[in-house]
Amino acid sequence: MKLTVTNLTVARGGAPVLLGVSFVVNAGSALVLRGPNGIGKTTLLRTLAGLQPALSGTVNFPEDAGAYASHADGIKSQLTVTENLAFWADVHGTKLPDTVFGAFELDDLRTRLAGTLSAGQKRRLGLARLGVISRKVLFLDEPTVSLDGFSVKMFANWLRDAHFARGGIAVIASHVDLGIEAAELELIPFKAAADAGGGSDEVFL
Ligand SMILES: Nc1ncnc2c1ncn2[C@@H]1O[C@H](COP(=O)(O)OP(=O)(O)OP(=O)(O)O)[C@@H](O)[C@H]1O
Repeated sequence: MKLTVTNLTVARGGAPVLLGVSFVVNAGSALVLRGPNGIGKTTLLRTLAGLQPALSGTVNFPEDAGAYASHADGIKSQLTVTENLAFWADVHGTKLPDTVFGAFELDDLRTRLAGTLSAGQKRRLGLARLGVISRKVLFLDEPTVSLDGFSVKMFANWLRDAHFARGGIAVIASHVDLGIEAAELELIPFKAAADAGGGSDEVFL
């Protein structure tokens, strides 16, 4: 299994943001996207995950293998931590693995209403979703936002020991060094010429 991206041009508000991006990520490895704020990391990740169309080019990975995780945690605040994870397990037609609580430091928070969690605890719960749904190709947008150093390590360990060890792939936009072995892709060379139009993509506002 691998992720193959060929000559991909991605857009926001109809205007190209990054032009002609190509790379391959093999099973068991990661690619970290680098570049300043606004270069198009989120736009590229969303396009790779199939959440928005590319202007041109192709993205190839096995069907139904992808999962996207963004800054927004997608947590249901009226449900407990366990109920949130059980919900995602249900949606994906899978069992809730008990190991996920330990892997994401949620053991002591099982019965807490998600709405009462701290920002970092919510982030851990959002990331724990990835441990429940078992998708092989992860598109991660700033996964460590709000996490302290200990939790960053915890997530890096999960990626290494649970995800990459089983042949998983991750494309990660991160301003923080996750401490994992990964290839890097600097996006500045792919930057499209400045857009004078100022178009807006209402659906993503
Ligand atoms: N809804 C939108 N409509 C039009 N343009 C947008 C929209 N959202 C973002 N943009 C623009 O598209 C470009 C790429 O934004 P994107 O969010 O992909 O960057 P990023 O590299 O992820 O930034 P950051 O590091 O700040 O998260 C930016 O210039 C941004 O201003």
